[in-house]
Order: sequence, then C-alpha cells, then structure tokens
Amino acid sequence: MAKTRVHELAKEFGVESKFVLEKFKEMGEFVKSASSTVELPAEMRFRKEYGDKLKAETPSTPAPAPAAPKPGPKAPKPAPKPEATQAPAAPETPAAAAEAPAAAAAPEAPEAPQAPAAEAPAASTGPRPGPKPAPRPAAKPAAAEPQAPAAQAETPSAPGDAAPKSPAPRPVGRPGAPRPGNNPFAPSQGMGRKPAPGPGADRGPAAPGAGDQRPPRPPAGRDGGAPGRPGMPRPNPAMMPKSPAAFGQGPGGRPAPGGAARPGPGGRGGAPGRGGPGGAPARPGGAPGGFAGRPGGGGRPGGGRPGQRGTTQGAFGRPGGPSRRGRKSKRARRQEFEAMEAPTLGGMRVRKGNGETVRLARGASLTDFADKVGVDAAQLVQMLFHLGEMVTATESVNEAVLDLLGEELNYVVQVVSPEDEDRELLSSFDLEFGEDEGDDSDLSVRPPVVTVMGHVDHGKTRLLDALRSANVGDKEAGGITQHIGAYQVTTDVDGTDRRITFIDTPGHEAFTSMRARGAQATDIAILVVAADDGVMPQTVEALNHAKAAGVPIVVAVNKIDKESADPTKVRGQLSEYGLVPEEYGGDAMFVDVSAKSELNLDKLLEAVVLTADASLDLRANSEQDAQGLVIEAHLDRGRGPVATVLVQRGTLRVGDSIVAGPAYGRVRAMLDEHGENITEADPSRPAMVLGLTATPGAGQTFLVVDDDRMARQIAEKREARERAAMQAKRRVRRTLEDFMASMEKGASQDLNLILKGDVSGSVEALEDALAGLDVGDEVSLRIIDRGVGAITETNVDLAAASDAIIIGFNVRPQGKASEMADKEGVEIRYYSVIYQAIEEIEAALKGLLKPVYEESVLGQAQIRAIFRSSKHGNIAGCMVTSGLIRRNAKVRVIRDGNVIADNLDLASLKREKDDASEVREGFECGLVLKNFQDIKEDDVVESFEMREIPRS
Ligand SMILES: Nc1nc2c(ncn2[C@@H]2O[C@H](COP(=O)(O)OP(=O)(O)OP(=O)(O)O)[C@@H](O)[C@H]2O)c(=O)[nH]1
Repeated sequence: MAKTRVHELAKEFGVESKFVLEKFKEMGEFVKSASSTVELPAEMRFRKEYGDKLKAETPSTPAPAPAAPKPGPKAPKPAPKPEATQAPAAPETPAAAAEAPAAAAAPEAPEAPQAPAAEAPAASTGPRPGPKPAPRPAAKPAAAEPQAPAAQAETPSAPGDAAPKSPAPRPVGRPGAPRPGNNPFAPSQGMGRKPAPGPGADRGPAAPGAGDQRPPRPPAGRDGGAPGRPGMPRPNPAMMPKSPAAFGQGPGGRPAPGGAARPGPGGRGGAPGRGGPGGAPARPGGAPGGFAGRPGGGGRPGGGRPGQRGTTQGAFGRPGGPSRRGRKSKRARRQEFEAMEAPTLGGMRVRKGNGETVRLARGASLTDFADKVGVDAAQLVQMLFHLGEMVTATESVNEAVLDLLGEELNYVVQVVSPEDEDRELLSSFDLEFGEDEGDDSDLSVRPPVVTVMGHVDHGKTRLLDALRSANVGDKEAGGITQHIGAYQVTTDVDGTDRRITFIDTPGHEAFTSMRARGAQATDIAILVVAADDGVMPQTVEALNHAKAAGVPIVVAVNKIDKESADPTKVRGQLSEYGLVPEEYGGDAMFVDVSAKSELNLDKLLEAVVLTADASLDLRANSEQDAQGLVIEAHLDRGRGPVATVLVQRGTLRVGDSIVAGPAYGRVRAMLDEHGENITEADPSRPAMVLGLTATPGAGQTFLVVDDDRMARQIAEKREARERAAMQAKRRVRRTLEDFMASMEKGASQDLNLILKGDVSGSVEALEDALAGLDVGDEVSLRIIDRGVGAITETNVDLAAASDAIIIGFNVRPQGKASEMADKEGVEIRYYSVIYQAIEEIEAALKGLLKPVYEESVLGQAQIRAIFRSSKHGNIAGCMVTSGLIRRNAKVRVIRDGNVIADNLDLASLKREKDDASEVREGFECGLVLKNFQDIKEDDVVESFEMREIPRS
C-alpha cells in the first residue's frame, strides 16, 4: 500500500512541501517532513479541502482553512529525526517541548516561515525560546503552531492567541488524538504533542512568562537550561539534585508559575520530567534541565534517545515509558552514585575521601576517625573486622590501624606527635610553652644547666658529689645536701659570682630520655673521661648524644691523681672524635681534675661558665609565669607527690597553680637542694615542689597557669590522652601467641626474653636450655636480660621498650610491676617447671604453640529403648536428662558409673523423625553411635566437647 508522501503531494499540486505540511497541520494532522508518508484518509481530506484551490492558487495562501481540526483518525506521520536537531532549541521552556514537535513538523520548511508567523500568536511564544534557540529559527515558526494548540488547551494567555488562529489546536491539544492515529513514531511526535497536553498548556504560557522572570539559567543553560523551565512539571525528586538550586530555584529559579507548573493531568509532565533522568546525572541543574534537554535530545547528557519517552508520557498523561523502568533507574542511579564514592571494603560501603589529610591524636579511636571523615564508626569497625582487626568503636587503636583505614578510604592519616598534641592542648587554653614572653629587653642572663656524662666508673657520681659538697662546704659548713635531682653551685669567675646548675642524674640515658620527650634541659655537657682508662665505648656514645643535641662539651679528664693517669692520651683520643682541645687549636675545653682529691674543680666550673659565655646566649625572662621541666618526681610518704623541677623561664612562686604533665596543683612549698624552704625559683633554678596531685614523669613540662581549674582541666586532658596512647600502644605489644601467629605467616622473627628466677641456678639452667634450642634460621631468640629475684618495674620497662616477654620462674612481680606490665601490655609468663617453660617457648618459636583445651560436658541422655536396624545398626531411643546432646559433639557411654566407651562420634541424632543438631533436656531423641553398637538400656550417653582455654 503505497502511501503518498508529502513531497509527492506538493509536487502534484505544484507547491512546496512546506506548504503542504502546514496544511496538514491545520487539519490537525501531524506530518513530520516532506518525506513523510500520509495516511490515505488524510490525503483524501487534503485533496478535498485544498486540492482545487491549490491547483488554482499559489501556496501563498497559507492560513486559509483553520478548520479541519479533526486529527482523530488519521495519523500524520511524524518524522522523528528532525526533532532531534531541534531539540536543542527546546530547552528553554516547557513550551519548548511543545514546540519541539511542531518544529519537528516543520523541519524542512524553513522557507515557509511566513506561514507560521502569520498564523500564530503562538508564534510569539515560539520566539521566546529566543534566547537559546539558536538552532533553527525556521523551526520556531513551525513550532508556533503546535504551541498554539497547546496553549489553547488551557492556557489563559495562550488561548487568546492560539484560539483565534486555529481551531486546529483543539484537536492537537488532545494529546492522544493525533498520536494514536498514526504513528509508530509516537515518540517523536508525541514529543511535539505532548506538551500540548496538560503540562504543555501550562507551559506554553508559562514559558513566555518564564522567559522573562526566570533569570537566565546559567550552566544548565545548555541542556539543563531547558530544564530550568519554569512552567515545567516538577521533576521527579528522586532525580533531582539535592540542592534547592538544583530544583530550579537556583539558577533557573523555579519561577514556576505556581500551580501552573504542576502539570495537570498528563502533566505530571511526567514527560518532561522524564527527561530528567537523563539530566539527573548531570546533577547541577540537571534534574530540571534534564527534562527540557531531553526533548531536544541534544540536551540530554546521557545522549539517550531524545525526546522519545517524554513524548509518550505526555501523550498519555502519565509518566511515559514503562514506569518500572523509571523507578528502577532511579534506584540504580543512586546505587551507582554511591558505588562511585563508596568503595567496598570488607563488604562495607564507606564513603571514600579524596586524599585529604586527617589529623588524629595518638590513641585515637575509630569513633574519632569516623567523626573526622563523617562516616559511621560502626562501618569502620566492620571494615576492620573484615581486614582482620577486631576493634571496638571507642577503643584506642595504634597508628598502623589508622594508617590502614586511611589507605583504604583514601585519606592521609597524620598522627599528631605528642608534642604537637600538647601544644594544641595548651593553645586551646591560650597558653604556650617554650617561648619567653616579651622582647629582648625582658630577658636576663641565667645560669647554664649542666649534665655530667661519661663511661662507667669514670667518676661521674663522684665528680657530682665533689662539686656539690665542695660548694656546700663553702656556704655552710656542715650543711647536708640532699639528692633532689639537681643542684646549683656558685663559682667565682673573674671576680663575679656565677651560678651553674647541675642535673645530678649522671649518664646519658637520663639526658637522652629527656630529649626523647622533647625536653632539652641541658645547656652544656661535662664529659668525664678517666685519665687512666681513656676513651671508652660509652664515652663515645655520650659524646655522640651531646653532639646530636647540639650541646657544647667540656671535658673533665678525671682521676689525674692516679699514677697511671695519661691526660694527654685522652686529649689525643678525643681529638679523633672531633673534640679537639683548645691547646691543640680546637674549641673544646679540657680540664684535668680529680673528683677524689677535689682537684681543679673550680677550673672545671670556670671552663663551664666560659664555654657558656662563648657559645651560648643563656637568657630568659624571669618576670613571666614560670615554665620548666620536671627533673624527677616521687611519692613521699609524708609529703605526698614531690617533684623536682627546673625553672627554665619565669619565676615559680609558692602559691602558683601549676600543671606538670598529668599532675596539677598549687605550689604548697618549695625546697632547695639543701632542704631549705624557698619562696621562689628563678630561671635555671631547681626546686622541689610540694602540692601536686600526682607524680609527673621526668622530662615532662610544667607551667604556671591562671588558676587551679585550668590546671586541672589541662592535666585531665593530658591524662586522658596518655591513657589512650597507652591503650593503643598496648595493642601492639607482643605475646607469645602473637609471636607464634606471626611465625605462621612466615615472617622472620626475633623473640626477646627477659628471664627472672628465684635462684641463679634456675635462671642459668633456663638460659642454657633456651640457648640450646634448635629453632631454625628464620627465628632468633634473644635473652636481653636475666636476673634473680622478683620481676621489677625495671624489668617491665625494658620489656616494654624492646618488645620482650618476661619469663618468671618461681617468682612473681614486685610492687607495681604487675600493674605496669598490664598498662604497658607486657606479657609475663610464669612457670615453676623448667621443661614446661622450655617446651612452650620452643613451641612458640616453631610456631607450634598449641592451644590448651578442656573438656566441657554438654549434657547426658539415658537410653530407654534400643531399636535394631539392619541399616543403621543399634538405634538408642533416649531421653535427655540434663543439658543437651549435640550432634557434632563427642560422646561417651557410661554404664553403672563406668565409662565403657569414650570419645565417640554420633552417626545420627534425630528428634522424632527429623535430624537434629541438638536435643535439649526433657526431650526424647534417637541416636546412633558411630562404630559402637554395644549399648544397653539405662546406659548414659554423655555429650561433651573440648573447649580451648586461654593461656595464662
Ligand atoms: N683515684 C680516683 N678515683 C676516682 C676518682 N673519681 C672517681 N673515682 C673512683 O672511681 C670509681 C667510680 O666512680 P663513680 O663516681 O661511681 O663512677 P661513675 O662514672 O659514676 O660510675 P657509674 O655510676 O657506674 O657509671 C669509684 O670507686 C670512685 O671512687 C678520682 O678522681 N680519682
């Protein structure tokens, strides 16, 4: 059935195709393009109505017959393609949608513009697209028509124009009408029409207005722009961007003509809205825009079929297309979106970061982490669980775990150093530690603080004592000095009394541990070298520590009273280490002394002062609130916590509120090294402070704050952080089981042990036996300390520092050692039989430490009857008399109190006729024992299992 095509008709009548198209439109027939076919009825009507005239007249008479609205039956054939092109234009307003179709219709008739223009006030509407329509002006005109009809449908304003011009609209208005009739291409057509229907109407009018009111929709513009369309039906929320702006209020502003926007029936503009989907992804402005954009197709980000579905929807007054699909798509989109941002980790979806840095304090918990990145802590817990870490949300975790989380979620985790942490804490109270207040003019000279270091037995202690007592002797004959951790001496240099502060804990360990805490108390180091012994390993070590700290060194060549003393050799040796004596042209002062004979002590003091003057600018503000370091602290039975502090700047006074590490309080009294009460301590002055609530640690800082309350708050926060850090640290300590586990993973390991025993014989025996263990190359056993006697805090300290395990043979912890081990996470294993200790350690070293099991009786059942089965053997009909019988547990058979068979398995366990995994007390059951048929009535079947018990 050869249908006639528009251009054929045009040719036949000698007019342009466009003209024919126009006529069809007026007749209510929608024909897309010149190459579209025309249904026979429509063709006939055309011939009937225009045939004659056309033959006689010219095409110039375009609007002749407004009549012929009845679109009904015949279906013009829509030409989808064209629309696509127009689509772009459509964007601007809902009306656009309406136009679109029209446009489509007119695609090829650019020349025919006059016609459209003429007829349609609607045309005016058409123009509105003006702003963006760039695409094709020609189209517009055409569009005018379609809109017109639409307008009439309901638009007040539009009607005005439209109505007059063409009755045709009516039919058109009816969305359904035209479309059903002809077209397989409904979509494209529909599109055009669709607008007409409900929404279209609104829009039509709206559009214009919109054009005015609504601010230009910026970005959306292109495709989104359309969306913004005022009149538009409200886009599906699900597809809408979350921001209000996205809803059109933003850029496009939802100028929506109030209710108008809300499409009426067919309105739900679903159609347009639909476009949304396409736009949805576009997000910003997307939703709304999507709508419009879609008609045009071009606008559609997705590029999906333009207009298609929208049309359909519009036509039917309901969200076109398979609704199912729409809904699904929403969900799918959301999921897609989430999936994009949320990586799956251990089965959990957690929002991922963009490499942002997350600062966390030591010992932070998952909750802290979750708070910082805005996710749910529970998800992190689960995530970690899947990653093999069992951690609760509020538990402190170590840095490795935080790093792991950060890595997985794409965050850079920065664990704040204790110093930074404290700095932040103080600054939250508007305090700052470590800086002198004021300017240069507020600073005054302060005495140097000296630490004595050197090799063992080279005379450090003796020298410190000599210096102290010599000085005391000077001052007050018979005076008794106490060891409070530091003291000050006075010496005469060039006629001036100069003070020097000595930290009287000899050795570089204290010096280093203080430095490790970020506290550098020492200005100058005195390196003691015994002249008869020369430079020894610890001499070099001390030298390196001092150098590393950038502390000037004064060498005390000691024991020169001894005959074997060879001070020159010492100078030579130290020169090799870069410490060149002044007399050799270097800058280090060497003083030959004798601590024993108290020889040249004053020269040594002078050398210290001169070195300080030469290389250091030791000044401090003595007027500010005091700040300094805790040198040592202990709990005094009568006086409570006592701390020796070294004031570094400011002046500490009795009555000051201070916070020292996690301790705080008000200075109740201060004592100097002579036990004398003092009321204030200026820079470099050591003082024993009474009045703290707890004993701070050596190397911790102290500072005076405004009031007790502030002191307490700072101290409490420090303590909480310390606790959290400790907890986190504890998690990484090693236990024998951990060691075994890591062995299983094939990692090469060192197992550090500290042995403590009741007598030296057992410790030696244990050590020898352990040394003789053959555990292969990949494991190494190191006994880092051994000793006789109780396990002390020192042992725990060492174990904590070196990740060691303490083996206690017939000994127990002393004092607070146990508590400390618990706090530090140090494992202490107790044994009283040597071979047991050896066995376990060997097993651990070989990765064979087996779990210990204990039997746990689950319950008993009494055999009440026995059924013989050729297939199953003897089936025992039982009554569970206590507990339960479990199918997979072991059983034993007890007859008259004697176990007649043990460790049996059940071949089957049934409750009634069904297999049961367990049967509880009070119920009957049938069971068959595997490989044991010798059962009798009244026998007792006991169910038990082996449970692993945690090792002590
Ligand atoms: N003859 C002589 N002996 C000294 C002198 N100084 C220290 N001694 C002796 O050397 C030994 C070690 O002295 P200490 O002061 O304990 O040495 P140290 O460096 O403190 O030793 P450690 O505390 O073990 O590191 C003691 O017996 C002192 O009496 C000295 O100037 N002359």
